[in-house]
Amino acid sequence: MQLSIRDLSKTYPNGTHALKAVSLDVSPGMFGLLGRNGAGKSTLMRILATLQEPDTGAIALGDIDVIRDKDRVRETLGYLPQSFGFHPRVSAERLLDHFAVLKGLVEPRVRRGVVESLLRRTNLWDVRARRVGTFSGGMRQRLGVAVALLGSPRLIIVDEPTAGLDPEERVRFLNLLSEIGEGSVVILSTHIVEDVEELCNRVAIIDRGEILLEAEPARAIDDLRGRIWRRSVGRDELPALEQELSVISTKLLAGRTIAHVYAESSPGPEFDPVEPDLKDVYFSVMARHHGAGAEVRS
Ligand SMILES: Nc1ncnc2c1ncn2[C@@H]1O[C@H](COP(=O)(O)OP(=O)(O)OP(=O)(O)O)[C@@H](O)[C@H]1O
Repeated sequence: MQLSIRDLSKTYPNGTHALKAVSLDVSPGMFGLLGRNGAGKSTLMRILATLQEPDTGAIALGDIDVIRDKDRVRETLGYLPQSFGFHPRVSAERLLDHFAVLKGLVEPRVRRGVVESLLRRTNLWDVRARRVGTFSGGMRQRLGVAVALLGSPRLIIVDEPTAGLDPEERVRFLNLLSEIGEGSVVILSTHIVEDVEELCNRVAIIDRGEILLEAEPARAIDDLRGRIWRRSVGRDELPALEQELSVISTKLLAGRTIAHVYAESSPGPEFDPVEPDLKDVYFSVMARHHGAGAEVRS
């Protein structure tokens, strides 16, 4: 099943142009939608989840017209929104059972089986009787995934899932996501480059409502090889460097600033070549789009 998004635009009543003619083709597997806060990710996710209308454009999920035929989409959609509230006094098992009824799993024996298998997959079986209000952030996110997976959805949308998780919970959560990727279209929206780098076989970079790049992460990284250079500079030297070269990102390391520069060949003896990663892809795409001096601090 293929998801095809064509020329999707959305302007909010206050004039914010949140999506500008967005077109994407998404195949089964993990697709990463990467962009900073306010880029338009949630707007796109909410439209795909049939919670919001675009102004113009078309979306097809297989033979389903997503904008016109919302009921059919909802039958096959799993959505983990950016923030969600669960009733804190209910146990994980009862809560999942409740959502399973809403998903149409009315036959008790079948439902019990589905609930058990999802609690096991999300590693919540041992805590199934605990009240959700006592859960950690990571456990709540995994319960959110269990809810999203009810009804074996073919389109799964996960909006900013790892924000606020500690490193251990984050790894466990990403492992869970990578297991559910097979066979379904899974869209992971995030501002965390590492989430995409570790999980996704396709990535799109969105900024100010526009898709700036759509690629296979490994391919995009390969294309940058030999073009990223690094130099340590004092804070007062940075403006001159930015004037002269394409500085794509800067970060502080032990009191010094490490600048990453995009250049077709070595900018000088004081620069070291860098083995690029997806962060360099992201920052160079952003810098190219926004022009010189618009480097992003990591
Ligand atoms: N209901 C709304 N009314 C007006 N403007 C909105 C509304 N929702 C979002 N926006 C604006 O639209 C733009 C895109 O927002 P969106 O939430 O889609 O971005 P995002 O990439 O998901 O960022 P974040 O992670 O911060 O939610 C932003 O400028 C935001 O301020």
